[in-house]
Amino acid sequence: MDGQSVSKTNDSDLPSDLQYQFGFGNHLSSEAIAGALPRGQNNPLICPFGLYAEQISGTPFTAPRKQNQFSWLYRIKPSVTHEPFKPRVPSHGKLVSEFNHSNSSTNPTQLRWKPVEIPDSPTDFIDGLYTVCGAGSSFLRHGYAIHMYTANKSMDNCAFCNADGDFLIVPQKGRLSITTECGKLQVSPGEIVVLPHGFRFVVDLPDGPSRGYVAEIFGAHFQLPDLGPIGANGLAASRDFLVPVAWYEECSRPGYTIVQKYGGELFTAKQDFSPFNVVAWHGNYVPYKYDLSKFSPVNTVLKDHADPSINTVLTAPTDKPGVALLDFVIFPPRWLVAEHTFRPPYYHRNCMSEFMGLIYGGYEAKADGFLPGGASLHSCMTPHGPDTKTFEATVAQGKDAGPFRITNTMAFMFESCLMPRICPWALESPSIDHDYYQCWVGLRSHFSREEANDESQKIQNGH
Ligand SMILES: O=C(O)Cc1cc(O)ccc1O
Ligand SMILES: [Fe+2]
Repeated sequence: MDGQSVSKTNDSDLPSDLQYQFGFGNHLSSEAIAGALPRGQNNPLICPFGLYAEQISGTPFTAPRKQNQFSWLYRIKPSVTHEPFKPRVPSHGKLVSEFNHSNSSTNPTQLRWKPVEIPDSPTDFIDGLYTVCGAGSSFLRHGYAIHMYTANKSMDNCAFCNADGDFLIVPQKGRLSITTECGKLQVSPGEIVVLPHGFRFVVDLPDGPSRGYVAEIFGAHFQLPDLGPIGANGLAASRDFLVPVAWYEECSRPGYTIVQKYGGELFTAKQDFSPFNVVAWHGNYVPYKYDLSKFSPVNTVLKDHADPSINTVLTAPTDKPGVALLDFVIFPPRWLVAEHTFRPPYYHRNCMSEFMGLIYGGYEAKADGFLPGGASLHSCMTPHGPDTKTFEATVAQGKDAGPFRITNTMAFMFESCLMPRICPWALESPSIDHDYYQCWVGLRSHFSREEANDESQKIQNGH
């Protein structure tokens, strides 16, 4: 959608700094003061209003035009105006961006976590963020990390910058008010936000206690999945992705700290002004949010179970066609109508690894134990599927299952071709569900060799 004209959502209920522009991958522009964007060129000798021009590159300069992502920011002072980066004290210790024997282990067991309690002690988004699992390396620009966060206080006099990868944040409890260099985003549970590699941002918590999930990808960006035979419409529509409008503050901020995550370690640099001093910007490398209720699910209307890829919201590709570094897939409310079909997710083993979370309600494959704010991990080729209760209930209902609307549910999956290593604090967490395997132990054999032989005989005899 490169080069399209700029459109605002123009939602009169929203304050002017919370208006949004829209469109996935658009080249957008925004001015907090009319005339702040240079006309006809990016880098004039003197920019309008004496602003500094600064580019942020989300892809190499030489990336093919179709994939090239960059933005020009026109700011009061350039980002470089800060003291040297120093290792943060106290260091963080629970963030990983290069998975190896020293910081994580392998484990093919089905894993499940109960929701983690939100701490009472003051904890902001940075301190409340911890890596659960991942693979690859931010240094090598290939891989991902899955984090979760629990926090109860807004970030204070500091901004976060992730030099390792893009964050896709899935809030599960509590809104996030996020200030970015491109402007502000208000993100509620049921919405997601993508904060691309390198942008500085602050997370405020207007509701206090907050919890959620984060997928971080190294060396790739999210894109909308191809629709193939589905046609032009369906799944997530480009126009439902919302991008902020320019917002800036001009004030002295003594002791302001930039906290930079670089190779999984945190570094801090002091400056005496707010990094949110961008008066105008244009480009296609931007933070954005998306309301999952806007998703238009497509599925079987007669029989059998479509693979969950049918519910892909965003995908981060690898160089191999159809092989995702990380897919973000949702399981939203929808109609189940398939006839003579086992409707819940099938039993399976997957060459991809599946991390799942639940934003609200229940999940169709698990009658018990998978709770909002909890998580599960079924790694490469680890068998999984509906628990015993779900299987028995589905079979008991049998052919009488008419069209049925599954409601009050929003589960999601981060699915990756890379096999995750798991961090020790996640394995040792009091939230881990040691009894998870038991949800399948009760699955009985319904097979009788005698009955099968009799049936088979009848079939062969043409009955
Ligand atoms: O494992 C899961 O619950 C996710 C999932 C859902 C589905 O409908 C089909 C396959 C699949 O992996
Ligand atoms: Fe699965």
